[in-house]
Amino acid sequence: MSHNKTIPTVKGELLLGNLRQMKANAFQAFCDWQRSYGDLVSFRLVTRHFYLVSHPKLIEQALVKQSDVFVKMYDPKKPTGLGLVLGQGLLTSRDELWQRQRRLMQPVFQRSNLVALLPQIVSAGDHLLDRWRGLGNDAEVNLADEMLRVTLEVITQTMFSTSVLDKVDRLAPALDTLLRFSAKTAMNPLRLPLFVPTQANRQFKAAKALLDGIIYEIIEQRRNQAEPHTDLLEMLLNASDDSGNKMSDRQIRDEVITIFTAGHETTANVLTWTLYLLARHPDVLSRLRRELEQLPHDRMPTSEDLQQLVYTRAVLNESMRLYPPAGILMRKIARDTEIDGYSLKQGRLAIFSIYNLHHHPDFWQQPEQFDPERFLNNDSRRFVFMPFGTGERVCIGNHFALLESQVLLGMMLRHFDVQLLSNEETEAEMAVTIKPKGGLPVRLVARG
Ligand code: HEM
Repeated sequence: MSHNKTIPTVKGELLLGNLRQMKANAFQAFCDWQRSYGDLVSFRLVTRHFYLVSHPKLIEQALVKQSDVFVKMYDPKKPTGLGLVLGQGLLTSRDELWQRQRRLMQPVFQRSNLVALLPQIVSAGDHLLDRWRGLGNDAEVNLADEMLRVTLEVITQTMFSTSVLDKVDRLAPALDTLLRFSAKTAMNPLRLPLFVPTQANRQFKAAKALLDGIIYEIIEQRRNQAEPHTDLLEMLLNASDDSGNKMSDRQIRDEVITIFTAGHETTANVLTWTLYLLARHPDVLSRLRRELEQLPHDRMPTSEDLQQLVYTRAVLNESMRLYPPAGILMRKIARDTEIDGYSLKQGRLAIFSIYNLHHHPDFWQQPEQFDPERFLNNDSRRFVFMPFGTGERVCIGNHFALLESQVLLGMMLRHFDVQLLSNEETEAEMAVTIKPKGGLPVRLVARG
C-alpha cells in the first residue's frame, strides 16, 4: 500500500479557511470543489479540518470496510448539531447502544410489518386531496409546503394514530425551530455554548422543553391505555431485545423524535422534486400514470400491488438521484487511517457527498438529464447510487419512504395535474435536506 498520494486542499482565507464559501452556499461549494480539485479534497472551517469524499470506491472503503473508523460524531456528553435535538436516537447514537437499538427496531421497519400502516398513509393522502379540492379550481400553492404538510400528517398518524393530533400541532413548529438551530450550528465552530443566553439559545431551550413535555405526556398516556393501537409508537413500546428488555421513556423519546425528523422532510422533498420533474417531462408522466392506474381504486393496495410498480420506482429513483434528499453523510475519523492510498488523520470530519456521487460524469451518462429508463436495467449501482446511505447505518426507513411515496404519488396523480407556475429551472438549496430554493409554486388542476 502506498501512503504518498496527496490530498488537494481547497484555497481559503488565512483565519477563517473556507467558512465564508460554506456559509454562502455549502451545497454549491461542495460541487465546485469536487469539480476543481477532485474526488477527495480537504478543507478547513477556522480550526476544524474536513475531507470531502465524492467517489464510490472511497465511500465503500470508508463506510463499509472501515465503519469502525468512520464513526458518527455525536458525543452524548457534549451534544452538538442534530445530537442536541435527537439525543441518542438511532441516527445519532453509536457503538453498543446503537447496535442494540438497531436490532430492536429493525423488525418494526420491515416491509411486511409496515403494510399495517397503509390505511393511515391513505387517510393522510385523502385529507390532502380534500384540502386541494376545497381550495377551488386551479388553486395556486407552494408544493414544497403541501408535501411537508402531508408527510407530517403521515408520520404523525403512523406514529401516534389520531389520538393526539391536538398535541402534535404544537410539536411540529417546536421541532422545526430545533432543527433549524441544529443545522445552523452544526458545522460552525464559532457557535456560543447553550448556557450563554443569546436569543437563539433561549429559543432553542424553550422549544426543546415544549417538545419533550409533549412527547413524554403522549408516552405516559399510551402506557396507561389498555386498548391496542396499530402505530409506530405501540410497536416501539412493545419492541424488546433478546433478554426481553424494552426501551426506557427517554430512549422512546429519542427514537420518536428521530423518526419524526428523519422520516418526513426527506420524503416531502422526494415527492416535491418528483412532481416538479414530471411536470417538466410529460412523456414520463403519461407512462407513469398508465402504470399507477393499475393500482386498485376500490380497496387498499397490498404489498404485492406496490411491488408491481417497476416504472414508478424507476421514476422515484431517478428523482432521488438528481435531488438526493440527504445530500451528504458525515463521519468523524476515529484513528489515523488510509483509503485508496490516501492517509486520513484522526479527529477530522469526513463528508461523503451523495449529491456529487449521483452527478458524477464518470458513472452516469448525461448526469444532469432526467431519465428514469436508466433504472430499468439490472446494472449494479452499489456505492454510485445511495440516497439512503450505505453500510450498517443505511436508512432504516427506506421501505417506509418508498411505500409512502408510491401511495401518495398514485393518489395525487390520479386526481390532479400539477402545473409549474414558472418555466425557469428551479434551483436546489441544501438546508438539512436538498430542497427547492424558495419553495415550488404550482397550479393544481383537478382531473375529470
Ligand atoms: C426518501 C426518504 C428518505 C431518505 C432519502 C433517507 C435517507 C437517509 C440516509 C442517507 C440515512 C443515513 C444517514 C447516515 O449514514 O449518516 C438515513 C438514516 C436513517 N433514516 Fe432515513 N431517509 C428517508 C426516509 C426515512 C423515513 C421515512 C424514516 C422513518 C420513518 C427514516 C429513518 C431513518 C433513521 C432512524 C436513520 C438512522 C439509521 C441508523 O443510523 O441506524 N428515514 N436516512
